[in-house]
Amino acid sequence: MSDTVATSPTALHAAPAQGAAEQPSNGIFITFEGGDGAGKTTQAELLSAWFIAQGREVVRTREPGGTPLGVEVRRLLLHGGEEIGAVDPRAEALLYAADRAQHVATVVRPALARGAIVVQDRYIDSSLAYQGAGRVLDVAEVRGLSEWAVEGLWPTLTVLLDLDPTLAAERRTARGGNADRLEAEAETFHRAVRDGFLALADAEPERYLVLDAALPFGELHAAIAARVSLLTNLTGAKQHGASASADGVGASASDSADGGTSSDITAPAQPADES
Ligand SMILES: Nc1ncnc2c1ncn2[C@@H]1O[C@H](COP(=O)(O)OP(=O)(O)OP(=O)(O)O)[C@@H](O)[C@H]1O
Ligand SMILES: Cc1cn([C@H]2C[C@H](O)[C@@H](COP(=O)(O)O)O2)c(=O)[nH]c1=O
Repeated sequence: MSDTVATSPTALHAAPAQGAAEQPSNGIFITFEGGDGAGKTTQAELLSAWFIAQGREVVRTREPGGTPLGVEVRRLLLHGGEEIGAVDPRAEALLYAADRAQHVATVVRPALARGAIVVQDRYIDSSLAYQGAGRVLDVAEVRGLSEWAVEGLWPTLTVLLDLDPTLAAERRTARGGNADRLEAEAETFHRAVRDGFLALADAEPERYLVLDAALPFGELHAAIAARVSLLTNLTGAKQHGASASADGVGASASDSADGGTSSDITAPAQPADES
């Protein structure tokens, strides 16, 4: 953990609340975390395709923006511009938590209850890293807010794609499009967020898989698939003939014939992120 963490290390290392690891069914909840442009969507799409190739039901989703309500919250949070003016850090934290509450209640829990695999970009850890370490809100309070919002649901596995913010910014530039409100934050903010994520992963090594996101696509996917294989062997999540998309983010059809663990994997097509 770096010295530049901008919040209380104690709070960042606080263990989840009692019962926070509760899973409502035999579904599997997998989240991807990391800085903006680290490669979360790329790897989430590859993992979804890997599951689909095995005949699993996948719900491919994200926060913010995994529900119709969330799409509006996302638009305001990331692209509100002059319409909303400066956003108070507590208001920001509450909006992310509201998006999360709706998403978990209407998309994630129902999917897990029927035995599906939820593959999601970002979850509570993003609030802890961005609103906690980044905005310097009390991390334990931010955690408590989200745990209340989702009634204690935590993922089985969280993949942290760790990338130097300078390289992440280069990737975003190469990807094209305008920077959103969070992406446009100063480099010091993005460094604090990165350190916040690493501190969270340090505190919960069983839940986290931390990978160097500078590695090639295929190597990252192989490492993720290897870790996930251990989970699926244990849980025996329900088989299903087709993929499901909860929110228009969409499950990718870019299956690889070998289950996606070869080293020549390239980036899957990305959904347009207009909001
Ligand atoms: N391992 C990799 N090596 C090189 N480039 C990569 C790698 N992974 C992703 N990229 C590229 O980096 C860019 C950002 O990737 P991606 O959109 O998956 O990141 P993200 O973490 O989901 O971003 P955001 O947080 O903004 O949603 C894309 O152009 C993608 O093709
Ligand atoms: C869930 C969540 C997200 N954020 C930030 C992180 C990103 O800058 C944006 C989401 O954009 P992405 O293209 O989907 O990565 O929102 C946050 O600050 N707090 C959160 O809880």
